[in-house]
Amino acid sequence: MIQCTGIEKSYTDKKVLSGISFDIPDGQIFGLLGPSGAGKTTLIKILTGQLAFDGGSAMILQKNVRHLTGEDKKKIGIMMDQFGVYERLSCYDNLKVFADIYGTPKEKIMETLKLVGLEDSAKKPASSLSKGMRVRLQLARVFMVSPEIIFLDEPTTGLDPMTMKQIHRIILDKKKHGCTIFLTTHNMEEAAKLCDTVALLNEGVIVDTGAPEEICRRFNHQKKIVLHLKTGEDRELAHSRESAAEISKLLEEDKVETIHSSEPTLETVFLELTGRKLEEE
Ligand SMILES: Nc1ncnc2c1ncn2[C@@H]1O[C@H](COP(=O)(O)OP(=O)(O)OP(=O)(O)O)[C@@H](O)[C@H]1O
Repeated sequence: MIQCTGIEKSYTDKKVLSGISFDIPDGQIFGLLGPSGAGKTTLIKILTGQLAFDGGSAMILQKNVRHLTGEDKKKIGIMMDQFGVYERLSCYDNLKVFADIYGTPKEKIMETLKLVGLEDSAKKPASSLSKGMRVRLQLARVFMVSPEIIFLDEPTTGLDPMTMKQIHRIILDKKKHGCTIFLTTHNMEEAAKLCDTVALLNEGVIVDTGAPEEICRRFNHQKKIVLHLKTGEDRELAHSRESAAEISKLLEEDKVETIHSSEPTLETVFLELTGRKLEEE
């Protein structure tokens, strides 16, 4: 369980996080969504005991994050941009460095490379890896210690859809094995697909939280139905008795190609709540 209550953080005189509270039950994937500068990385640093904060409390592994020991930290995997890879070392040797630090058995190195699909690249220097392979190597490093909780700071930003899918598969596999996963992203489709719960963070404040589909349902004020007709025309109708009659008529006349309800996405909810887009062009 990760639990935080009323977290406050400022850098010098700039307030970055304000009254952050949530509970993440064990075994869930939790997504923190917010645009650049919202405070996502700062919150990860606080929850993993890397950064002091000004107010509130945070618990992880049933312990106050201010009192995490080295042993506790072995149960927490962290993937962040600034934890780079050793460019000149091979993939295998990159992981060996961590195996040596954490006392992980050597057999686990190939096992982990296999898990992330890098077994054929074990001898390649990290400098020769593609962006997607590099992310997988960073993930492999996180898995070297069999963490109970994994923090992933924007694990798929800038990746192509194929590689993104591979990363999603790995994340879901870890969930299946009981890990609790905390991820940050700008990508609402990714969040909707992976996360049990999301929190929408804007300028250091959580503006909404819940299951992605529940949030979208809650913001479905307009309740629209979209018909794509065989003529190529799209017709948008309100949820109403009159629309039911019109839909029924169009169906009887065999004029309908597809029919679906038009619900808001996390992106449109975020825009409605904050006036900002999650992913700024
Ligand atoms: N060490 C620091 N000193 C001063 N200000 C900082 C420091 N680190 C971050 N900030 C500021 O705090 C705010 C939140 O930064 P943070 O990195 O947590 O945002 P983020 O949501 O992770 O953004 P991104 O998606 O771009 O990584 C930003 O305005 C940033 O400029």
